[in-house]
Amino acid sequence: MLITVSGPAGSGKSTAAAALAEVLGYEHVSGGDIFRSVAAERDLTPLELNRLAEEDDAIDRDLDRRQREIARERDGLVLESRLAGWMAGDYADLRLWLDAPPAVRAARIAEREEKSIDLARRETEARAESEALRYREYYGIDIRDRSIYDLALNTARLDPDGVVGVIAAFVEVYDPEHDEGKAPIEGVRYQF
Ligand SMILES: Nc1ncnc2c1ncn2[C@@H]1O[C@H](COP(=O)(O)OP(=O)(O)O)[C@@H](O)[C@H]1O
Ligand SMILES: Nc1ccn([C@@H]2O[C@H](COP(=O)(O)OP(=O)(O)O)[C@@H](O)[C@H]2O)c(=O)n1
Repeated sequence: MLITVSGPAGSGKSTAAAALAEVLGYEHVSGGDIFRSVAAERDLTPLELNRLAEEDDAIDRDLDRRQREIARERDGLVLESRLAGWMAGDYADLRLWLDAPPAVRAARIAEREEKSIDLARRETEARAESEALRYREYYGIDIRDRSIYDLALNTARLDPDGVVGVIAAFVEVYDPEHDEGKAPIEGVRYQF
């Protein structure tokens, strides 16, 4: 199976995707890891690559093309990134969305990146706004549209073990024989 895990920064995607892959014996491919390897290939820090992406659409398109290729070619995989669900599209068996209130996400990022909560919140909001505009312009994706997801979870309500417990249970009870169909993904331009 191919399972995608998406959500905003600080929602707990990486944590949950890594643990889910471990439970299922699947591989875990992280958009954040791809992003950091592209940065390293170009001799940039991830922050520098992020800034560059606002001016150079080739960066987003390269990242997203890689994700779509991985989704097309591979199986037994948890693919995790902001756009994993959109990029995998119908190649994904299950598409999951993790979220948490902005204040919770900011506090987590502040802790993870050793910065103030206020700075983390401002940076995360600015990045999210910039990303939302880019995804709409490049691909016609409305990142606020949650209709494509099979399960959405507020990770603020559970600890990491609780989150993985819920999503692993969902994957385990999923039975293709009783599947009445995926939510359609329409109007996306996969142009890289
Ligand atoms: N359910 C949770 N409850 C509390 N803290 C969490 C939870 N999930 C993740 N975290 C912590 O929050 C931070 C952000 O999680 P991470 O998985 O890096 O998010 P993302 O990949 O979505 O940016 C990490 O420091 C992680 O340890
Ligand atoms: N065009 C892009 C740019 C970034 N991304 C994702 O944005 C995230 C940036 O990495 P990150 O480790 O900072 O993740 P977050 O904490 O911002 O979620 C990754 O999940 C990337 O895959 C994407 O999916 N498509």
